[in-house]
Amino acid sequence: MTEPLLSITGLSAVSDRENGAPILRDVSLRLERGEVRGLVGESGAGKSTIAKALLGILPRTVRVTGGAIRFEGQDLLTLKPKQLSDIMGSEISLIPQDPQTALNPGRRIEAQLTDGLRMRRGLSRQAAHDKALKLLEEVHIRDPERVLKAYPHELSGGMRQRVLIAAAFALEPKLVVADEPTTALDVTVQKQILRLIRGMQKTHGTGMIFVTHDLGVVAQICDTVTLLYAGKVIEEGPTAQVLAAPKHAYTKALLAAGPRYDRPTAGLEPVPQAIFDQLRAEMGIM
Ligand SMILES: Nc1ncnc2c1ncn2[C@@H]1O[C@H](COP(=O)(O)OP(=O)(O)OP(=O)(O)O)[C@@H](O)[C@H]1O
Repeated sequence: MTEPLLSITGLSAVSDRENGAPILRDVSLRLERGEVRGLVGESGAGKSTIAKALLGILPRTVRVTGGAIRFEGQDLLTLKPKQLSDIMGSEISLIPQDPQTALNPGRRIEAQLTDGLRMRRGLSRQAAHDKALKLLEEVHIRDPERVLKAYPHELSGGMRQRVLIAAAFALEPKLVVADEPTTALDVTVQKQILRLIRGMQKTHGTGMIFVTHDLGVVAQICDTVTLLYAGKVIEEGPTAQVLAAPKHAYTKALLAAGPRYDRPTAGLEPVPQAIFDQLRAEMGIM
């Protein structure tokens, strides 16, 4: 088998904040080049911990107790800080959750979009400016010359998120980690942004890990999905297959629960307690 873009094997981690409570339990997943994999689960499932591990920003209070995260064959967990910082932002980038705080409020958009292009890709000022303009056009920003001169506070939330998407793809990374990138936006903007992310991902052929708690979002954007509960993989596979014929009772119950952005008026059927009891029994955590 050829080497996947990303392969997480047997990743386990505990929380030193909570007396060594397990956060990730033997998590494995693969991501091929150009594939979008949804990482889905309720709050506390461990999605953000996996995303942070991929970005090399695990908090000190999270301790990895086993496993590997191979990116193009290199285990990110064993790299030296310098090797890691060469990869981060360059080969692996992030579309963050909150467009309000992710941009530096004191710098114009142009500086924020071109720094990496100039310093890490060696582009001249003019070439970086041209590339930034092209990126803003790609994310459908009107009047990109004006936006390049703007400060973040002069832009709407949706515009800022478009800028951050442009920034995430600017250096042509091989892997983009999207961490609930539409949670902070209202529903109509959410749909446009999801479509945009998918479009950018396809055009650039980028692999993507898409963190969300929303199976409706998974249905719209992900080729494959890994469903987590309490740090354990409960189900995984091609999205169409998992959504049409879920194997696990928990997945079925989640599909029946809502609301989801794509059907906000559907009736709510909370996941029954018996299913959580069954899951926890299977995992040996009562
Ligand atoms: N900084 C930290 N130090 C130690 N433990 C942490 C830290 N952050 C989170 N945890 C623990 O890790 C577990 C998983 O949290 P994580 O944030 O990865 O879940 P999540 O699925 O991303 O949830 P959410 O959707 O709420 O972000 C939780 O039990 C949490 O208490």
